[in-house]
Amino acid sequence: MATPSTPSSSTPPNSNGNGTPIQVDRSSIRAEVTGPDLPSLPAKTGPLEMKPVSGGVVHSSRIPNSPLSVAAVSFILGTVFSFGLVLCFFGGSWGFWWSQYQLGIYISSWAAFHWGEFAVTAGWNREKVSVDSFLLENGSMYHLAHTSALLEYLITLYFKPSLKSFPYVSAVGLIILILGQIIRSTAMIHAATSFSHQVAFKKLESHTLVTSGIYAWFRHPSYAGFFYWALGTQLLLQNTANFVFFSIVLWRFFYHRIRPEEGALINFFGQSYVDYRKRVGTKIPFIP
Ligand SMILES: C[S@@+](CC[C@H](N)C(=O)[O-])C[C@H]1O[C@@H](n2cnc3c(N)ncnc32)[C@H](O)[C@@H]1O
Repeated sequence: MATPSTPSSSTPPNSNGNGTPIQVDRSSIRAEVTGPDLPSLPAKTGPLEMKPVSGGVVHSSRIPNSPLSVAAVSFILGTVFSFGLVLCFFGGSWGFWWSQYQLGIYISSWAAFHWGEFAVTAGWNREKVSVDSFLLENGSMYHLAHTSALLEYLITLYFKPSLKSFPYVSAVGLIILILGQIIRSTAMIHAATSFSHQVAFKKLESHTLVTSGIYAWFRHPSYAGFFYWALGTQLLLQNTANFVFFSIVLWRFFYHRIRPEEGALINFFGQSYVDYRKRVGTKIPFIP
């Protein structure tokens, strides 16, 4: 297990460099990267051994953290992804009112997103990979939002199909969704071992400040990417109510998450992060 190093801040802890204290609201964070009081690691089992809870990341999922779970989840996501593709390309000939290309692309995009979270973590951030990396237990609000999106789509399609007859809206949604996915995955790849799905409050040896690449364009590219990916899904489905709902919920979520995260980053990297924060915006509307 990597031992968290002492924060290398050149400014006092919880200061933004101007002397203004930054409040770190730890209660808004579901799981923290912690130090010596972590559960002990499972015994090594050979070359295929996953390194599930190393790097200080707590395994918090209800899904058991084992290679078998990873294989099963990957298989299920692959099946869902394939179903979406079949629905997209052949659903029109099935004759069911619900078998529409937008639904197919939405289902495939959802499965690809979750599989991609694991794949990128496994490829570029191996010390933190676990079954949690699929991000399937992303909070009840996340599942509620996708359920609500599906319901709006299906109910509207059934009762008022004319409201789903704007293919250019879906095309714009698909482009935004793809760009959002690219931004998110690129951020995770570029940040590599500095990335963690949970906000870190103790600095690991492998955690360095990333300000280049996509981080030179977006201060929080993985959040911006997810924000636009999610809104893209709602444009794809031509969901008016859920486009508004997703915008509000996601904006609130990231607004409240970024503040304590940046407080911790200032503790870790001091003036360097303060300067970076002044230089680069989030590109999420109304989050400066
Ligand atoms: C879920 S990741 C999100 C990263 C970043 N907020 C983004 O949207 O790309 C959260 C972790 O990334 C780390 N982090 C955020 N920005 C960083 C940066 N510019 N350099 C290094 N680590 C960063 C935080 O310390 C936190 O532990």
